This record gives sequence, structure tokens and C-alpha cells, in this order.
Amino acid sequence: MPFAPVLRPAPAPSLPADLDDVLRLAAQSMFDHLAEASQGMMLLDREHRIVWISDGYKRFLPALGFDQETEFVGHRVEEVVPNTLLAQVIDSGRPILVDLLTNKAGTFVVSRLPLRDPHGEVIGAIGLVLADHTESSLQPLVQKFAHLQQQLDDARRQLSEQRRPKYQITSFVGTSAAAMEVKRQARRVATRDATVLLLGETGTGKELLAHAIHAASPRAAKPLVGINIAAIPDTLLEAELFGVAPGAFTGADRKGRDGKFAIADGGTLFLDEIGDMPLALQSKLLRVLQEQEFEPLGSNKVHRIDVRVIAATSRDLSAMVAAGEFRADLYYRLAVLPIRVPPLRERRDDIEALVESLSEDIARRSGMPLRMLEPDAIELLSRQAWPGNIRELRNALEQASMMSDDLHLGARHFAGLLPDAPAMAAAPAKPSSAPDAAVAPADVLRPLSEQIADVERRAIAAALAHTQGNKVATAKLLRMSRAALYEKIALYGL
Ligand SMILES: Nc1ncnc2c1ncn2[C@@H]1O[C@H](COP(=O)(O)OP(=O)(O)OP(=O)(O)O)[C@@H](O)[C@H]1O
Repeated sequence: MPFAPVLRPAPAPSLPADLDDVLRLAAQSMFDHLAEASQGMMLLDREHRIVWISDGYKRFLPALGFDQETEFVGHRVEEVVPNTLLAQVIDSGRPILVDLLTNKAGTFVVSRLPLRDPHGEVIGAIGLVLADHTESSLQPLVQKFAHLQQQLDDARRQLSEQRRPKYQITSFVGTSAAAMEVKRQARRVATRDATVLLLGETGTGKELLAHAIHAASPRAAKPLVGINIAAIPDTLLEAELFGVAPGAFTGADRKGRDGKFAIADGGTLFLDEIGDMPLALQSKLLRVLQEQEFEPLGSNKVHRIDVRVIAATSRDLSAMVAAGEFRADLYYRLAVLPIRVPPLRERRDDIEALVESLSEDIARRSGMPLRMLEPDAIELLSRQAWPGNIRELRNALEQASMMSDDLHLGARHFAGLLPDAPAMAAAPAKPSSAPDAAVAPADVLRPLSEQIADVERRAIAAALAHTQGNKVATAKLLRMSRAALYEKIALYGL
């Protein structure tokens, strides 16, 4: 077929006069050689239309779903070759010298080059199949690629599942007046697009409500991205929220990465423990809320986004504003739609329903049989102060279930777990002849790691109760970092 050389260097005195002919012949023979040596070759015009395919390429047509060459040649490449990047090569004028292409016909090593006229204008492209997956030397490479692709697909699927809301408004169990009011407000704010501020003690269900509000909002099909500000060291928080521009850092962040705001674009960002936001970052957050724009770390390029923010805190934000620890302008911007989530002690009527729903959840997740609570157990649970609220209630139920095989749990099953629970039924009396020192209580004859974990859990629960769930104060009291405290709270389900 006719072929025009694409290079035309200025003739130099030392070069032969028939240089054009030499170049034309070189290009022609290279073209013929590639058409023959490659597994397949195609030529495209400026409009992405396939104008010619080599004999080798014709054997791929059945696998691509075509019986006749005429069903393929003359069509735009993106319509007949899935996943091809040849159209981009024509539009950008940039070659892709070597790439792996996977579609229903298999996995191929391909090369894509733009074709230019003598003035340098792109007039089409040439696509080469250098090798296909049946070639034995390629097997290890293709298998590795297929494996990595599978892992990537799995990770993407998992990530999008995680970003789906886990709860609906009906997941907020309770029919007390206080619980009904929270659900009414949640339904109302879900239809609006303004910032929501959830205020309440630890474990009252703020995160559950954030998910539920997102699920009931027009953004439900878009991602819900959460970040716990207290659990991230101050020095990393800006990058975590706003991302890092390429080249801003060396090491892992060299290529740059998106922050939570960019990931949540179109959806909702849940900022948990907003009261722990360092003052220095509060102004940057205020700007995003006001302008819906930000600059990633190390960049002065403004990124526009469309994100709805739901913030939550167990701290007294208005007191923090008065103490100069939280910006007043940010507070007013966040508190456009505030919802106070009541502590469990203000809705004791809900305890029975919560126990039922939490017990079902514990049985489902743990594989343990479902436990029923006897009236004296419900009465005992309803008397507690529950500084850790529903999370603490769940934890008590979980522990009582783990420590007994009984299907019915009475108040005695909560011995040692709650301050005023009656002691467990007395253990059989030990023989009077046994020397005391030789008989250790069963409690200390357990793995040391378990016993240490028990002590740790109790110390953290007590400190949380003492500070009324204030995690900053709890971390200070226990002389541990906030991040370590959060890890332990999650580990022990406190
Ligand atoms: N009304 C409710 N009905 C059923 N389960 C609830 C309810 N409220 C909270 N829970 C459960 O209690 C646990 C703690 O809830 P959540 O994490 O939403 O609390 P939180 O207020 O965000 O706590 P923190 O301030 O410590 O982050 C979760 O397991 C949640 O599913």
C-alpha cells in the first residue's frame, strides 16, 4: 500500500541527493517488516477510523466478535476494540511505545504510534500487536499482570463497599421521645445540603447518624468518606484532608495523593472529633466550607469540589470557642444544622429495645447463640450511668455472652462487669485441707496477655468515664497519645 515518509530533515552537504528516496524506501521496508513480524497491525485515520489491518490481525477478529473484515474495518476503533488507547494517541499526538492491553480477545503487548504529515500534523495512528498471551515467553508477565489486575479490582470493590453507608435512619434504635426527636431531625437535615454538626457524648451514635443522614440524602449514591481527626497526628492531618501535590515530598508521597476532600467529591465527608482540629488548620477548613475549594499541600493550584460535610464532636465546642481553642467563625459555619444526640441515661426507656437489637447483632457477628435477657438483667442495665453510652452497653452484653454458655442472662451474669451487679453464684467450696497458696483463683490462671488486656481495657473505660468521654483528657490522664488511645478504644470496643 502507498506510504509517505514522515521525516524530512534538511539536506546536508554530505548526504546523497536522493535522500528522500532513501527515507521513503527505509520507511516502506520498516512498515512491511513490522506488518509481517508483528502479530497484527492496524492503521487509523484522524477520525479514529480503522482504514487497514494486516493479515495477522485478521485472526483476532472472531475473538473480538466479528465474522467479516467489513464489520471491523471502517469503524471507529473505540467501538470495535475494547480498552484500546489508540484514540487517545491520535488526540494527544503522544505515542505509547509498549503497553499491555486486556480485552475479550486476551492480553496483548501492544505499541501505539501517531502518524504525522510532512507539516507535523497528526493524520492517524498505527497500532501494533507485538505479542499475545499464547506466546510462552510472555506467560509469566501476563499472569503477573492478570493477578495484579485482579487484586486491584478486588481492592476497588472493597473500597467502594466501605464507602457505602452502613446505616439507615431506622438503624437508630429507640422509641423514646428523645430518640424520636433525633430521628426526626436527621430526616429533616438529610434533605438539605448544609453542614450538619452532631453533638453528643462518646458512643451515643453520632457516627451511625452520619451514615444514616448520608444514606437518606440526595448524595446517597456517592461516597461517604470518614476521618477521625483525633486519631491522626497533627503533622499528618493537612495531607490527609487536602492531599499532596506531586513532587511536594520525597518518598511515598513523591507522586502526590488525593486527600479525603477530593475522595469525597460529590458525596459526604464525615469529620469525626472536629473539636480536635488544630487551630492552624481550622482556617483552611473554613475556606473549604465557604468556597468549596482548597489547595493540596505543596501546590498553589486551586481545586474545586462539591462535598457535604457532617461533623461530630463529644467536646463542648461553644466552651472551646469561649476559651479561644476553636475559631468562632468555623463553629458558626459548622453549626448550621446542629443535632444533639442524647446520652443513654436520658433515654433509659430505649434500653430494652437496644439490648434486643445489640444482642442480635452480637450473635450474628460472633457466631455465638442469641442470648435473652431476664427482667432483673434489664432492670440492672437500666440503672447504670453508661458514661460510654451504647458502645459501653454493647461491650457489657458481649462480655456477659462470652463468659457464659447460658442462653438466658440474668443480673448475676453481669457480675464484675457493672458496679452494682450481684456476684456470680458461689463456686464450689475448696477442700479445707488444701493449702491456700497452692490454689490460685481461676482468674489468674489465664494467658498473661489476656489478663493484661483486661487491666488495660478497665483502666481506659474508667478514665473515659471519669472524663465523661473526653478523649483528649483521657489520653492526658493515662499519659498516652490520642492515636494510641483511639486504637485501644477500637480494639476493646469501648
Ligand atoms: N440508637 C442506636 N441504635 C443502635 N445502635 C446504636 C445506636 N447508637 C449507637 N449505636 C451503636 O453503638 C456503637 C457506637 O456508636 P457510634 O460509633 O455511632 O457512636 P459515636 O457517638 O460516634 O462515638 P464516638 O464519639 O466515640 O466516636 C456502634 O456500634 C453503633 O452501631
